[in-house]
Amino acid sequence: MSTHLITRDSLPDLGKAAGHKFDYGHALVLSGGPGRTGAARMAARAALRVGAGLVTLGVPPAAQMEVAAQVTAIMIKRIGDAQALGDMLQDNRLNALCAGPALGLDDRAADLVRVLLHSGRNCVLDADALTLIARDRALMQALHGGCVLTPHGGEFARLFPDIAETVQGDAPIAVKADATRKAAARSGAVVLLKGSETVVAHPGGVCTVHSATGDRAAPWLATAGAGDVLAGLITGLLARGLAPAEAAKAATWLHVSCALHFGPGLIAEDLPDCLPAVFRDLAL
Ligand SMILES: NC(=O)C1=CN([C@@H]2O[C@H](COP(=O)(O)OP(=O)(O)OC[C@H]3O[C@@H](n4cnc5c(N)ncnc54)[C@H](O)[C@@H]3O)[C@@H](O)[C@H]2O)[C@@H](O)CC1
Ligand SMILES: Nc1ncnc2c1ncn2[C@@H]1O[C@H](COP(=O)(O)OP(=O)(O)O)[C@@H](O)[C@H]1O
Repeated sequence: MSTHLITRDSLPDLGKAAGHKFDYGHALVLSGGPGRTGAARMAARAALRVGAGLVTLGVPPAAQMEVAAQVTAIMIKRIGDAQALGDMLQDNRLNALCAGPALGLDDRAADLVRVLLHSGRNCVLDADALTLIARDRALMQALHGGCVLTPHGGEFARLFPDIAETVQGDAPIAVKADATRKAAARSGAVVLLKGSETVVAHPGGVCTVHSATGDRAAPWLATAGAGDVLAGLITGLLARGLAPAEAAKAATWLHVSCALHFGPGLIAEDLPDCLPAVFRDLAL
């Protein structure tokens, strides 16, 4: 099966034409507890910058003041438990969900991921959500075609240990692509395997690669939280109505483009604020 490349020419039109904020979707990003809110805040900022009409951070009550002291355009909703999340999801305008960045690995986090998956909404599952899914067969079975899984190599090995055996070390990109395709087919979700070469595979078998090499080399992305920002970019594009695989591919290109725009010295929180310049270069 052939593998395609993610390039500038393969991007959808990301401009905004008319309409009001609800025409661009409402993303919900779940935060971890006190002292662990930074990752979700970066994801939420990325979702807003990439053009979601509204972004809300779902915070455990104990973390509300910490988050409120740090965000302005992003909204906050207290989500104490799975019941509260279920109540919030009664609002069908929440059309893109993100769970994982510093969410934690406790029972509350697992319950939130369960509710999110059973809602059937488009969602991004990253970081701790992936570890929880790897531990719980029922969560793995609840994955669906609206899910985008964004593992790094370690998380991929937890989720798909048998498939991961082929991609140890510096495996050729064709091997990595084949493994990602198998993971997508098995899980029924879109799988984005991160790295300097990032692979996006659709459960139907279509597979796409972005190579951050040559004039797209972005080694400064090897920094804590860069993946949390990628999760937020995908979530924001889902909110805007892109299909899961399209959102994953466009976010991958934008993520590297932001890193290239900033250059050396980049830290993760710089990435979302590079989007306006990247969008200007795209003549949006
Ligand atoms: N500012 C923040 O609040 C940040 C919070 N973070 C959170 O910290 C928690 C732990 O995330 P981690 O990913 O560090 O921890 P994990 O323990 O889940 O995964 C890291 C482990 O996987 C191994 N590994 C194998 N291949 C890897 C690869 N290609 N890339 C990275 N690791 C690989 C590493 O050696 C390491 O042992 C998550 O909840 C995450 O969201 C991080 O995202 C960093 C930034
Ligand atoms: N050397 C590199 N070149 C290009 N991209 C990289 C490089 N190292 C990491 N990245 C990208 O940065 C992000 C790191 O994500 P991740 O490993 O989940 O980190 P974190 O958990 O700290 O957010 C991924 O999108 C990955 O593709």
